[in-house]
Amino acid sequence: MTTPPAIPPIDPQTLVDYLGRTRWFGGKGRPFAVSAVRRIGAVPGTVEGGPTVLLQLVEVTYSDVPGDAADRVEHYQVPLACYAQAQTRLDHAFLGWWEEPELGWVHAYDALHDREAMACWQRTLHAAATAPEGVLVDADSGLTFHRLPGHDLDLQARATLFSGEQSNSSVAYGEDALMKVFRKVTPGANPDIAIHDVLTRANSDDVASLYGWVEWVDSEAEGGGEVWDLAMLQQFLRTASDGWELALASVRTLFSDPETHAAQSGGDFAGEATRLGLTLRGIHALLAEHVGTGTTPSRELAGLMAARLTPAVAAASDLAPYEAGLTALFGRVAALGELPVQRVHGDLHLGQTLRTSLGWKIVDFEGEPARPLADRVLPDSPWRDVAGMLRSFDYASRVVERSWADDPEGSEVRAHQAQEWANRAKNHFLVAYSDGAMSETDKVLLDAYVADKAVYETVYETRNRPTWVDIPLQAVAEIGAP
Ligand SMILES: Nc1ncnc2c1ncn2[C@@H]1O[C@H](COP(=O)(O)OP(=O)(O)O)[C@@H](O)[C@H]1O
Ligand SMILES: O=P(O)(O)O[C@H]1O[C@H](CO)[C@@H](O[C@H]2O[C@H](CO)[C@@H](O)[C@H](O)[C@H]2O)[C@H](O)[C@H]1O
Repeated sequence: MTTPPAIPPIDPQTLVDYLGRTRWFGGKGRPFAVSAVRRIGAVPGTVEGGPTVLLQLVEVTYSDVPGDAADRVEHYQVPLACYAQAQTRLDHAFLGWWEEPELGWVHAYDALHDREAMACWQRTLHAAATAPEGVLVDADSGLTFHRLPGHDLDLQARATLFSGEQSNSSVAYGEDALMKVFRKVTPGANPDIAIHDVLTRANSDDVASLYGWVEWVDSEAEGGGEVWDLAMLQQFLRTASDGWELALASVRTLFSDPETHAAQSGGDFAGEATRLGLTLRGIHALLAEHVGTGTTPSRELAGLMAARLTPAVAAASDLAPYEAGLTALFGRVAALGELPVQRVHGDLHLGQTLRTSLGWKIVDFEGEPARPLADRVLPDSPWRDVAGMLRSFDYASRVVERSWADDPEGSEVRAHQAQEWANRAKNHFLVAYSDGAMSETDKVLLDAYVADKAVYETVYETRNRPTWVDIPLQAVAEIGAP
């Protein structure tokens, strides 16, 4: 196979139009241009009559921030399935047609939508299992395919693109494996792969096992080879139900009979919350054992919370009345002294949990996607993850309660029941996580992380779902009341 050209013949406007239509592009609503397109190379594993799969990195530059801003330039991975003939079954994923120097005229489609294209990744990851050390290097493209031992891929399993809400693109190979292709990519180890690698090798039952991953070494980068993680292959959790949907269903059951008390009805989530608390405790223990622990002066953690508060108030002025109260709470954290820190999930909420027949599994260890990679991999207090889950129980109860807003009759009963549902779930989760033992320091820290998260959510909702902003704002008001 010959190396494809460094500058592909694709029209940048074609990509601008396409990005704007996708679910995963994070720059919608911002003024941007496609400033460069970097062709990585072709995925090996092609077959006669199948597509050539070309990987490319699309560089996007935003004009709404200064030239030196960290979020001015982003890179998105857009793999292309190239065919000599038009493929009408892929019309919805069509990008354009143009002349490729090595291939002639091609019809190009977003490869994630094409099972023939996704089979190339699958075949190559399968081949990597028998390569020395489970590592297959494709010298032409600089792509490297890694496999962990213990699972034989089913090459008969067909690829289907996952249709849920996602910031990346996942493809299920039947019920055998799931491949997540990262869309917004940066140089450096992807935390989702790194954490799944650690937990899989530690035989954790609390995550989907890692089967392998794909990386690209950019040999032209200044100072030598720069590694970009492009995709992750893992166990497909066949019996999984989404934790957020289960929690909503639980609250809804409660309201279907307003006379029924939570503890006696189907709408009690306490048992699941207990199991979730134990699951998180197990994950934190394994991460502490296998990645390590340390300490950080509490004034540094408090400083980060205070530093996030200032721009948050600027972005969401409804926070202003509570700024003094929140600052006082963060000040109490500053006085706590040295605090234990370790690798954590970093963005934990019910939408990152899956209930399977074998218990809860936690997914998506990438951290908050909006934060720079260097920040996301820093050790943090485990109470950050606990706080994320507590906030999520609150969200679930409030979202269902609000869906009854047009029916004033019984609203007080519903408000009371919703709060009771959330409080029971929070208490059970917390008792299970902490084994019923929290120090005064733990309590101050947890309160502060809950406040920090609610502040973040107020900004998130202001920008994404303005009609939901009162949910986190009410929590901020309870914590930071003057
Ligand atoms: N191993 C798995 N098996 C089955 N479904 C999964 C698995 N991992 C994730 N999912 C589903 O895919 C969704 C998106 O996964 P996630 O890792 O959160 O993607 P993203 O990083 O793009 O947000 C999850 O909410 C879950 O419903
Ligand atoms: O896209 P991510 O999953 O990384 O997280 C972002 O979006 C979440 C919403 O999808 C948002 O979560 C907030 O809303 C949830 C309900 O939709 C709720 O369960 C969470 O507790 C609440 O934080 C998350 O904050 C944001 O980073």
